[in-house]
Amino acid sequence: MAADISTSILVLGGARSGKSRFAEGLVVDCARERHYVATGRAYDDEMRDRIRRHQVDRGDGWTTHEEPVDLVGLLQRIDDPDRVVLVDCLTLWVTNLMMADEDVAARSSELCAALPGLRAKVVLVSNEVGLGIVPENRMAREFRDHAGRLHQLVAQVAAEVYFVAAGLPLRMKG
Ligand SMILES: Nc1nc2c(ncn2[C@@H]2O[C@H](COP(=O)(O)OP(=O)(O)OP(=O)(O)O)[C@@H](O)[C@H]2O)c(=O)[nH]1
Repeated sequence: MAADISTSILVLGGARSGKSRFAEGLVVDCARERHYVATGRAYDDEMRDRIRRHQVDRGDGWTTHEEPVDLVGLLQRIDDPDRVVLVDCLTLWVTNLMMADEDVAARSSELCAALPGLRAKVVLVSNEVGLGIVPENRMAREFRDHAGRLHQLVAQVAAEVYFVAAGLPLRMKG
């Protein structure tokens, strides 16, 4: 695929690595109108509580959009050069695409084709899920493979890529 570089930033990390907090810091430093795109859905009380805590931690000054599947369409609809958009997170998006029987490879290519054309600055957060042992379950293996391929594609078009572990960001590109 053509690697036209966008102004997007990809932030990878494990669970509770501090990746979301680091990504929010990048957005706040940006001094543009802040938009938050949540791909996650609240399935239970624990997730509802966690989402509420995230909303309180973010504070005022953000416009929140909740879009589990049509991420590309939403990014295009809210695109504006005065905005910075935080997408949290790509792995939940992949999960939602799989649950909706969508073609994950096609949707991933669409996202990477769209990013260089967006005038908003976009910061994308995702879980690095490929570092552990091979999952026994076929669906989990497919998910891990989709996520790994998507990360490679997004990293190609992103201007900057970070890996966060133990709250510390490692700059990998840009
Ligand atoms: N629906 C919805 N989801 C939200 C909102 N704010 C945050 N989230 C979700 O909360 C998830 C992140 O929460 P956690 O699981 O606590 O964080 P984490 O990414 O594992 O941990 P860190 O690596 O420390 O960031 C993201 O995937 C978001 O989709 C919101 O306003 N609405």
